[in-house]
Amino acid sequence: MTAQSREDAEEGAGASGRATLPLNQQTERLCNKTSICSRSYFVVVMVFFHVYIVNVIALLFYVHYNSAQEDDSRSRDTRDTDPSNVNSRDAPSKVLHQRDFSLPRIEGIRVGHVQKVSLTPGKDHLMRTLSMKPLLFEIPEFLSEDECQVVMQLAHLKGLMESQLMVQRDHEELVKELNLSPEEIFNLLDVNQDEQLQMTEILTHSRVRDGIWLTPDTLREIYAGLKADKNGDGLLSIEEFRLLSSDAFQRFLQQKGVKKSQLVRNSRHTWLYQGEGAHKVLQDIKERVIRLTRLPSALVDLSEPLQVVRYEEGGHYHAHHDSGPVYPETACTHTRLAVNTSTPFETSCRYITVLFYLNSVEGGGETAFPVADNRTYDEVSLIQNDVDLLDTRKNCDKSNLRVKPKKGTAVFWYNYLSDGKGWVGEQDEYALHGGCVVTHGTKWVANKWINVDPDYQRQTRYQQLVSQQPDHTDEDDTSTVSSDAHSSSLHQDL
Ligand SMILES: O=C(O)CCC(=O)C(=O)O
Ligand SMILES: [Fe+2]
Repeated sequence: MTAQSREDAEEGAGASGRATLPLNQQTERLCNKTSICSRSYFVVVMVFFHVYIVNVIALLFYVHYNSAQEDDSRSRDTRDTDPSNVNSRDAPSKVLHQRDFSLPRIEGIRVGHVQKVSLTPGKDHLMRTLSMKPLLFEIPEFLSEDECQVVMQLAHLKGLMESQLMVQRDHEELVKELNLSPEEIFNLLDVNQDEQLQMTEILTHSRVRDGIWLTPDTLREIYAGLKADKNGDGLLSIEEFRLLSSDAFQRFLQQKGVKKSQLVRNSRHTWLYQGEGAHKVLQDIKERVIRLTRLPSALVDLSEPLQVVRYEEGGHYHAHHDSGPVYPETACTHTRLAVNTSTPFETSCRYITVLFYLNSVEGGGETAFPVADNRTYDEVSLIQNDVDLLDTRKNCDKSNLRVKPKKGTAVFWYNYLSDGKGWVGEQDEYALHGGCVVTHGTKWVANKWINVDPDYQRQTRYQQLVSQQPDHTDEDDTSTVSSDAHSSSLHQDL
């Protein structure tokens, strides 16, 4: 201590270049001035020193204890998610009954990060992070060329149906159900309350009308056809808005005829069962999905079958969410009947989407993520100056991220955030995506959706119920309930 003070004193003097005093006088002065040589100073320093050492030791213990716990839970996760260890018949209730069960979520680290994944024995796949918002990955060669062929052929054999019927009367029915007057609708749409409706105000809140995708051009056409916008300024007063009543709108569209390109979605699709007794290729794909997502096989077994989609030249799917938002009054399609809820709304609850490209498309057909990794999400700014970012026929080039279809590649993403407690949280708004228009050739994709109810209790009850069925397979009614929120005829289809 004294030696150190002395050195410091020497150094200090040297540095300032002042005339130096004898060393013992310097030390004395310093000790007198700052009293750093006093006994109490020494005691204080020693106390701090000991507290510091005790803290460091405590920290080391903490780190050691925590990592042991993590290892333990990781090995428990692996046991739960290892397909070979989970008996699909009784696993659902077993797995979800542990309240400490956490839904695995793969880490993205950062965009461009590549990690090895073991999906098939003897072969490693590389998985690249494409975006963090949503958490989105790409795995080239997930399917072999032969597997892609088999899936397309099986879908052909099964028969594909139009993904969207030409005209749906959903809007009219909803308005009737909600019992809203034109004035009330006008008020709801008039976001800036200037007593006139700009086109963006209409499009932001009502982009789809009777299954038709509304664009500024279609709106202008409808205004002109119904002579609604008398002065042609693109703005509607309440009087003008009344002329757009549901019936007039519907009649106008029927007269004009609706082209497929005006629909939200222009494709054909079918569903392929992947459970016991299904084609080996389909079962293998399911097993690989289980390994990829690290989810308990029971969850994947009880999810929707594989959806195979074919787009012809000119086909598209405007940007959408595969899952609905989480509201208390909304039930999930897949658990709704099983848990017998009486909530007024129903939505698809698809925790994960795995999208497989079954062919390489000659032109167009990319999967677009308009707002991936945006700093913020703002619904209103999705349409600006006639540019609608959700329109995959026109504005795919303005999307933040586009994935080019390549035969055998899979992409997968999470449609929900985590709730921070190991279960499903809020819908991830950044997971907005769509299929860009196919400009040359055809496009084949398949979707594997993994259904999880954000309400943990509902999911548990559903799984319990299914496991109590005498001979449940994913062909049974309980699981086909989950198949497609958009296709009510699915029961017969499977
Ligand atoms: O075709 C694509 O690229 C996307 C398909 C899609 O989003 C869907 O089928 O839900
Ligand atoms: Fe989708």
